[in-house]
Amino acid sequence: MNQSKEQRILNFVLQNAVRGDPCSVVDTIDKYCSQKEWAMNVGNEKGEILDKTVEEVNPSVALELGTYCGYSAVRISRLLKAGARLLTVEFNPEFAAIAKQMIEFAGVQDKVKLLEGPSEEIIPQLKKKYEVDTLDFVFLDHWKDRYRPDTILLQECNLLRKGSVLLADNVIFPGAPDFLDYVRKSPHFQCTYYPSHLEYMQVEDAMEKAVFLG
Ligand SMILES: Cc1cc(C(=O)N2CCN(C)CC2)sc1-c1cc(O)c2nc[nH]c(=O)c2c1
Ligand SMILES: [Mg+2]
Repeated sequence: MNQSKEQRILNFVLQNAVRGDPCSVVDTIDKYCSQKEWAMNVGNEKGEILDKTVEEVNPSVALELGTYCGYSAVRISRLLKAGARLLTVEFNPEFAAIAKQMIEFAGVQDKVKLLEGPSEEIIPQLKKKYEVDTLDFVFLDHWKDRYRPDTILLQECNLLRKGSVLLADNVIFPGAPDFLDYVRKSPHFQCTYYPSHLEYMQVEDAMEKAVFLG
């Protein structure tokens, strides 16, 4: 049976990256996806914006919506302090299976919990089933049409506290106009716009940071 692109990316990492070295996994995925096959990892340019935000927040509990192959889960978790954890949500079982292997190869499995299912089902379970009090950092990178409803759901579930930071990928391309409109007009968020480019392309894209004000 033909291999998927995601399986080819994982195989390239298993054969070319250094086991237990998250940076080498991130760099190897970027090498493959810039030279051989494009894929929707956040990439290195926007990845540096992600890194700076994670370092600034220094989260104890982080949530990622949209794991895909695990690129940003590895990228985020490599920066987490001892005892901090990342919960990452992926609804596509094939992607989740690839990401699990990617996370384990990178050696960050003790910091990362991969949750398989739709974000709208998992978010309401975070407090009771996954023992979350509030989230310090949320990376939105799943599906543009879910950014706004899931942001509202996070608020309704009391998962945000004063200072919780949301960072959204792709707010320009493919674009999340209703999310931008919602957070920028809401008195509960302080927003910052980071122009960038679509991963591995010269197409304009951007990330939006939205700090919850309580
Ligand atoms: C799937 C896809 C195709 C795109 C595209 O137009 N192009 C890429 C391929 N090249 C060749 C043409 C131009 S952009 C994009 C994409 C990018 C992300 O970062 C995403 N992040 C989260 N969830 C997504 O669904 C998501 C989709
Ligand atoms: Mg993206």
